[in-house]
Amino acid sequence: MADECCSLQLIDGDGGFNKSGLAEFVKAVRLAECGLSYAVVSIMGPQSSGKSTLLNNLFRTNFREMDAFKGRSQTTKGIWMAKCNEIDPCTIVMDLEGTDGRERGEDDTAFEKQSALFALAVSDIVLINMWCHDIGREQAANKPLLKTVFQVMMRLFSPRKTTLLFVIRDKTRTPLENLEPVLREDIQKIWDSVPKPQLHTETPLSEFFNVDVVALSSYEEKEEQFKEQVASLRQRFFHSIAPGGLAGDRRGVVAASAFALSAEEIWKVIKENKDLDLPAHKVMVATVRCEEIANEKFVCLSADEEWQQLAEAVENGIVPGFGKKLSSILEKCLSGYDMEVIYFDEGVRNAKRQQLESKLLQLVHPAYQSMLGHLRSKTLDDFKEALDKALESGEGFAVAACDHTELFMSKFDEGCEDAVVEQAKWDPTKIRDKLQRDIDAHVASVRAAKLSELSAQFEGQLSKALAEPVEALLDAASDDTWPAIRRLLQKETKSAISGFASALAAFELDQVTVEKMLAKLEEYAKNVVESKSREEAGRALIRMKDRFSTLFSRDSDSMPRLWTGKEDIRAITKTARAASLKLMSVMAAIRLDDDKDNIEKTLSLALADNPNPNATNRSIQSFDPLASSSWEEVSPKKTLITPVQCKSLWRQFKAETEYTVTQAIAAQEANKRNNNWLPPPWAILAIVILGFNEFMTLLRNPFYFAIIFVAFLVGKALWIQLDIPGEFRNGALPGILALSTKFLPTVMNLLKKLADEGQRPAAPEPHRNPELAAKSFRNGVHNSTTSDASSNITSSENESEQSSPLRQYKP
Ligand SMILES: Nc1nc2c(ncn2[C@@H]2O[C@H](COP(=O)(O)OP(=O)(O)OP(=O)(O)O)[C@@H](O)[C@H]2O)c(=O)[nH]1
Repeated sequence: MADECCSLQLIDGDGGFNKSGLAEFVKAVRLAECGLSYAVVSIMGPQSSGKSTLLNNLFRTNFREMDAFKGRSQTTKGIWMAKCNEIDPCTIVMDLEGTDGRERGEDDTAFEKQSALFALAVSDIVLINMWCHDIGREQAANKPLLKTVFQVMMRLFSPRKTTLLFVIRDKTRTPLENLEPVLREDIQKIWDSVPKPQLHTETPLSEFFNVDVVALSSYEEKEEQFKEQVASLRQRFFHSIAPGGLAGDRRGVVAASAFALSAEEIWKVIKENKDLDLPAHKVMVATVRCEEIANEKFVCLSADEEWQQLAEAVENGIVPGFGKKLSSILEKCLSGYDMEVIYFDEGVRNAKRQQLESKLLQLVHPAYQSMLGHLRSKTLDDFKEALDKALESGEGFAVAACDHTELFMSKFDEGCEDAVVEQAKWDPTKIRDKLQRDIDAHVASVRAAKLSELSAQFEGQLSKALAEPVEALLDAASDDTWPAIRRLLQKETKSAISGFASALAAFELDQVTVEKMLAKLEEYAKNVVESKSREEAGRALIRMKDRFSTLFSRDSDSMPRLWTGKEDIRAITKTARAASLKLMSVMAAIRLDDDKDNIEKTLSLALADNPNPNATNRSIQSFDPLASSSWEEVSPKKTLITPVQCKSLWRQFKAETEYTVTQAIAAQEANKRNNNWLPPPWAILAIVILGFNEFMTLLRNPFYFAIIFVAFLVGKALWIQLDIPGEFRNGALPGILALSTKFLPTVMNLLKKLADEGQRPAAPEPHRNPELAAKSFRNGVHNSTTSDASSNITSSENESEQSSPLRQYKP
């Protein structure tokens, strides 16, 4: 074969099928593009009967012909194939190995049978090449062949209406009109002699075949005529598949794209000697081809650039018009499939289309899911942002949440509409439900946060409104303390609850929840008071001592007391202790319910200074009302200081205030002592009587009097300057020593002052003025020149103040 591309040995002499050669051939002649517009022609006949010569002349092919000078021998082995040149439609021709060749002998009958069957199964037109002189002959070379053809046709095939074109070679002078009836008679005889299945006993030959006859002159002897006749015959192959054409009646044509597969499968079945059911074969071919095409289309779409870009884009975010884009990509792929499979069995191609469609949808489904995922998360984010803004702008929570939920769910639905893929019936309900759940959860969490914010705000307001006033009220503990606290609690709670209730209205909560929250706030207010009371009870000892100190050390005008000796320290102490006891009784329990209790009575009975002298010795008391850890009629929850703690607290209080009282008594004694410097009255009387003469002398002599007066002044000045009473306060010896060291500098200083003052106009000396000295004392200025007893009291008070660390008491 000169042209490898356009002709090939399809089946070799041993029955091997040239699959790759056929694939290349199909590609080279672009057979697959022909759809159903192609025809297949085969030639059968005795060996060396000029078949190849005829085909080459008829179709301008280049099948190998026998060299006429070498004698008759087998040239064509197996089956050869070539494309007919310049014939429309595309026509493929097959040259079969001759049937009665000497080389193969009887054993080759099987191959002859198989190749005949193959030619009949594949071809639309079968040329039966025969010698003219064989017509009407009993032992004609092609009789067995025809018999075989008819047998296998009957047994294996459904009618295909193959055209059997008998080509009579080396025609004689006998006209064809006379030969043809004889030939048809021969054919009919063979047809009749073939055993038929029940179904086809009455079926005429014409049902299976179109029989046509043509006669050609001898190629060797009348070449010119031969060529003319062949040229005329060639014309019949143009438009052979059109109605009325040579193969116009053909049935069950396989699409050109499946020709290779079909031929291979038919040959396989024939070789295996299995039943060759053409309709089933057609379905099989259609199945295989449709599947191949579907796979090709699937691979094609997987690698499609547009699809890959879309898939990549949807990975990163929302793609507007996703549904339309994806639908068009899928549509392109499916319509490509439809175009290619149009000539295959409808049932098969539809089934394979469905498979392809579902495979494609499976491929693109993750992209759709991803699209909906982005849509869901974006909608949720947008919803959160919009809700926050709406709440910031003061919109009511419930209304804002409801409106925004509706708005964003409908936005999501719009997005889903945009993502709808025409070919798929994907349901976005699951993702929609998830979005709804997410939105609901967000609304719930924002609601909880806002409510807790609101609660915290009102709780903060309540704490502020209650804590400090309660502290102040407890600090000024009196009979009205707890009623005042109750009034305060009621007022503040009422105002907070009304504010809270109106704020809660925006949340449209159910009545039960609202009531619960209001009750919680009310409870909180109570807790604030209770915890503040507990805190204050922890400082009861300090408060008691403060109160004691205030009442004890200051008079009714809040002025510091001067323990001059006239004060009734016992009465003052008693009053101060009673006030402290009162404070303790107020702080002993929480009294928010207006329940009466006898704490104060019990405490005053047990702890107050008993005026009855018979009861002063408490150690012999038979019953101690404070020997208990709870108060009567007061629940432990409301107890701030238990009776036992009260007792211990009182003991500590008394111990810590004892010193102040002692100091006050000592100060009073010292003051009394200091103010009592005059000699006894009898001594004064003796001085007056005995010193009368001296006194008179002095009065009579003013000079003496002046000297005495100056001496008095100097003495008084030295007395004050040297602070003689002060120096002797610590004993006589330290006083003498101190005075001895101070005496000379003081005298010098005094003289200097006198000299200075002698040069200046006279001015009053503030420190000599007792009123001014007292004033400077009250202002806390310690003046060393004053030496009265009040300094002792002040210092004792200071000591009491400095002992504050001892006052920390925790019951
Ligand atoms: N008498 C006669 N001989 C012919 C005719 N055509 C071809 N031949 C000769 O027959 C011989 C065989 O020709 P091929 O064309 O090779 O025959 P074939 O049938 O293809 O042979 P195989 O392929 O071997 O079966 C050649 O020598 C041809 O010259 C014809 O019309 N009449």
